[in-house]
Amino acid sequence: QLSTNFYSSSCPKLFSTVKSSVQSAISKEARMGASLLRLFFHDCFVNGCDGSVLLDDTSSFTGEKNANPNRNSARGFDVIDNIKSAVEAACPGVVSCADILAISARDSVVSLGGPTWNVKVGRRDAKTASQSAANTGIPAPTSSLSQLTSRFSALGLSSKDLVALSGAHTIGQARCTSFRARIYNETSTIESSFATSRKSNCPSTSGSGDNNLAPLDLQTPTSFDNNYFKNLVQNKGLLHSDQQLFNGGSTDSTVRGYSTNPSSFSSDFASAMVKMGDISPLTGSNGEIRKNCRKTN
Ligand code: HEM
Ligand SMILES: [Ca+2]
Ligand SMILES: [Ca+2]
Repeated sequence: QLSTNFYSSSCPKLFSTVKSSVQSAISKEARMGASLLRLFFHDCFVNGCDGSVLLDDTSSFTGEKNANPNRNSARGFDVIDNIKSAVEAACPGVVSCADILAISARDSVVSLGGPTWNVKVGRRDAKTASQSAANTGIPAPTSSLSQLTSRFSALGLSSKDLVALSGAHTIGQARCTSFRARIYNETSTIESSFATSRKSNCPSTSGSGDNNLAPLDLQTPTSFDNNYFKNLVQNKGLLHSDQQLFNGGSTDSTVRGYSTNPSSFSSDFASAMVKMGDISPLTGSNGEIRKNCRKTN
């Protein structure tokens, strides 16, 4: 039921409004593009693309923001609030927060030099969220290739989609706690000078420097290019889950292909983003159009 023209008469300025807000946020901080892209992923992998990730915890409601994959990590909620305000000013009560996430993800990729695609819209917002579904549904950086493929497959995403979507790690940052075990313990699958350089800002002791950041793509963390795949073929994936995609298994050939053919990565990434955006949307009379993305109406 999603379509690109869902709001064409009810909110004709939607796409231009989101685009200018995203561009202004990224001009202040390039990393915000990565953070907005990741928010959309963390929404879609937990009960579908329904804006669930945006709901704040309250004394009587536990949402997803403090689930393990999100706590001290997911960011950009203030930017989504600003975009929602701008959209509400143009067309009050019409556009869902779930759709704002989907459009912001695309505009972020484009702003950082990546491919574009037509964003389907018409999603409605959930009245619920699930911390436990976020804990189990969003893959951990310790995941094996088979764990990754099985989670993606459960959502209708192929192993090619897995590799293409993981290419999102061509932008953004990770905390020491997400890659410590890899740089200290995985000597056989990590390039040694890369491990050494990452150790300088990520102490081996758990609890010290946990939130220190390193770029997921060591060369171009604010450009949406195919450099992530070039890193993987050199055993310079930062996360265990990244290097799993190129570790002698079934996805090696796809990684190798993307590392030498940026246009195939671009087109497969765009298609996979559309597929991810199709995961279990709320439509028709299900859900609601939230006034404030942080709470139900
Ligand atoms: C394949 C399974 C995936 C795993 C295990 C994974 C895991 C992670 C982890 C651990 C981080 C760093 C978080 C931190 O340390 O605070 C991260 C960051 C990020 N992830 Fe993923 N991710 C996966 C797939 C994806 C997908 C499909 C996308 C989007 C399409 C994505 C987009 C991002 C972005 C852009 C960042 C950087 C965010 C920022 O700088 O704020 N990831 N991911
Ligand atoms: Ca969701
Ligand atoms: Ca890059």
